[in-house]
Amino acid sequence: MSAPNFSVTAIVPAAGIGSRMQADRPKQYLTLAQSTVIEHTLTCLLAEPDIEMIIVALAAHDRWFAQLPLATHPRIKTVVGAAERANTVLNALQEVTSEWVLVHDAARPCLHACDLAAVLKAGQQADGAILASRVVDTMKRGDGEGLIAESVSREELWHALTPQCFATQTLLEALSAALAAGATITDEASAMEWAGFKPQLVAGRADNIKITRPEDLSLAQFFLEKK
Ligand SMILES: Nc1ccn([C@@H]2O[C@H](COP(=O)(O)OP(=O)(O)OP(=O)(O)O)[C@@H](O)[C@H]2O)c(=O)n1
Ligand SMILES: C[C@](O)(CO)[C@H](O)COP(=O)(O)O
Repeated sequence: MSAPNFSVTAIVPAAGIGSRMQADRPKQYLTLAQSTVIEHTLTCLLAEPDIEMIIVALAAHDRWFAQLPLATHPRIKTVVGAAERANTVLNALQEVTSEWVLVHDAARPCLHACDLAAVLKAGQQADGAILASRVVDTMKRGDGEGLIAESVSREELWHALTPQCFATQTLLEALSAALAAGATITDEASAMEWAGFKPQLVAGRADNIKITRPEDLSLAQFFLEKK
């Protein structure tokens, strides 16, 4: 008997303004490798057959997404996001009907299919899973005045990436409760941890960068040309 094919919905947070990018439009709509950042991201998710639907969460007055050819794709729908990423994800979660959900930043266009498949497989269990990459640099904590306060052990220190994959209802309940309690939630795993779960770390490629600052664009261009 073949393994059950659990249904999965992807949520793509794309409601940010990209202030750190200092561009003339939100960074997810900047041109990258003959397309836009978000189209690279969506194309990777659409190529995964286990993802039955993609919910793209947009800013209320987004005027760019509707101009994209992918905007009318039958496996893509949109919802309105919110001022904070966690609330954007919560808005999208209300529309998810599948048992499992995978959240992937629009601003991470360099995701490889093998990493997507790995986190999808690992995430379909109680505590879920996230893609992550081990820290390889020596880590310092600043004192807030530009001086080193301390070195931080990089033993078992990881960069949390996306996609992050969880049971839909579990994530919805954890995220709602964490936000209501005023917890600082910067990724979905933070909410699951707040609720007492221990998501699995899935070692992923370090080139799955989040496009954040201007210099990230040329790096992403290089990575996509090598993909
Ligand atoms: N209120 C928000 C904030 C962010 N995001 C999305 O979450 C991802 C990661 O967030 P980040 O890199 O911080 O994007 P921005 O918030 O746009 O960037 P900045 O902080 O520089 O303004 C991006 O795809 C962004 O569009 C979102 O959907 N809703
Ligand atoms: C979700 C995330 O990409 C994991 O590293 C990151 O937390 C997003 O943070 P941001 O400040 O919203 O970019």
